[in-house]
Amino acid sequence: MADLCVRAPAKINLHLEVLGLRPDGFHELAMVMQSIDLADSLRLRPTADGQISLQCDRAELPTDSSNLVVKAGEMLRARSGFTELGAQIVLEKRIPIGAGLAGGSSNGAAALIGLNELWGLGFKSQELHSMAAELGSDMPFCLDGGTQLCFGRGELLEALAFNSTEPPALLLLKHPGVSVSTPWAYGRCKELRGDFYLEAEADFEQRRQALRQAPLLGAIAGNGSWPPLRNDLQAVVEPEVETVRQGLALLRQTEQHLAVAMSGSGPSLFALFSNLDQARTAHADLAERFELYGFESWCCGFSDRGASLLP
Ligand SMILES: C[C@@](CO)(OP(=O)(O)O)[C@H](O)COP(=O)(O)OP(=O)(O)OC[C@H]1O[C@@H](n2ccc(N)nc2=O)[C@H](O)[C@@H]1O
Ligand SMILES: Nc1ncnc2c1ncn2[C@@H]1O[C@H](COP(=O)(O)OP(=O)(O)O)[C@@H](O)[C@H]1O
Repeated sequence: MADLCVRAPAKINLHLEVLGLRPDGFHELAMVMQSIDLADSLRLRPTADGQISLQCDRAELPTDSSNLVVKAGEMLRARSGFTELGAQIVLEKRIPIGAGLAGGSSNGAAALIGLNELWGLGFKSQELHSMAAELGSDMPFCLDGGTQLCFGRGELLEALAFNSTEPPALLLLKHPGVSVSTPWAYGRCKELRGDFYLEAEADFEQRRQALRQAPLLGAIAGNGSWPPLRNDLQAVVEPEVETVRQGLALLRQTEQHLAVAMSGSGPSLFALFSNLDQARTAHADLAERFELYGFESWCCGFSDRGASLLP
């Protein structure tokens, strides 16, 4: 069988609202997530040795069961009952690690989709979503991708669609020397705001309904200008991480940006533009300053899908 290739797009958060605490200790969230055209790729080859071996071009990433690609493969094989299944996997990373872009989650989602196909297991989408939710809160989104309302821990999805002929584009910044621990960010949020967390399901539902009718959804539907973006973890991370403050200040200097925010638990930062040309112009105008402050920067478009098999 020829090698199978899978694309694993990154995501940004267009809205991240922390509602309160759940009985399982995770946070109840109301989010809008968007797949972007910055993606890792996985190449899969079947083996008969019962091993899942991973090669990766980033030395700082483990290639054992702590890598979400291997973890996803082991879960899929265990659920299938065919313990002799094996695969050789080559992971090509382009998404910055620990950046708030769900690179790991997206790789796990790509492994679920790719190995389900490679091994001919026939697991349905709902079964893959259930495995993804056990592997990480952002992984179910990474299976479907596109534009989604995400509730619960992040695994309850409601698909949205950009209703504009020309989807927005973004300028993305990340400082290579900085990463933010997601557990730390949520823990800090609880320290700072825990006394004001909502508790009742009725209050959670009221916030979900408010988000479904928020101006952001109007902008996504193509009728209305972009509102300021909300990310409750940005309010936690920004005071503690200087490069986040610097990056936000630089992005706010760009001409014609629609909005500026941190993605997820950071430290990635992005500015939205009406189209890729405007993002590229802004990138060219400030490239020297980004470099001076040590930022890596990308221009990319939105993507209407998540992890997907490449032809
Ligand atoms: C912050 C967000 C926003 O999209 O993404 P990233 O910034 O990581 O990309 C997500 O909530 C991250 O999702 P993910 O990275 O899959 O989190 P998980 O592995 O499930 O959980 C890591 C830790 O984050 C905290 N966590 C995560 C999700 C959630 N709804 N409540 C939480 O409190 C918990 O401390 C948990 O132990
Ligand atoms: N294939 C992978 N790619 C990236 N990170 C991975 C992978 N497997 C496990 N991880 C771990 O998952 C953590 C979160 O990874 P990632 O999803 O890139 O972060 P974020 O969601 O903040 O962008 C990292 O600290 C990393 O060590």
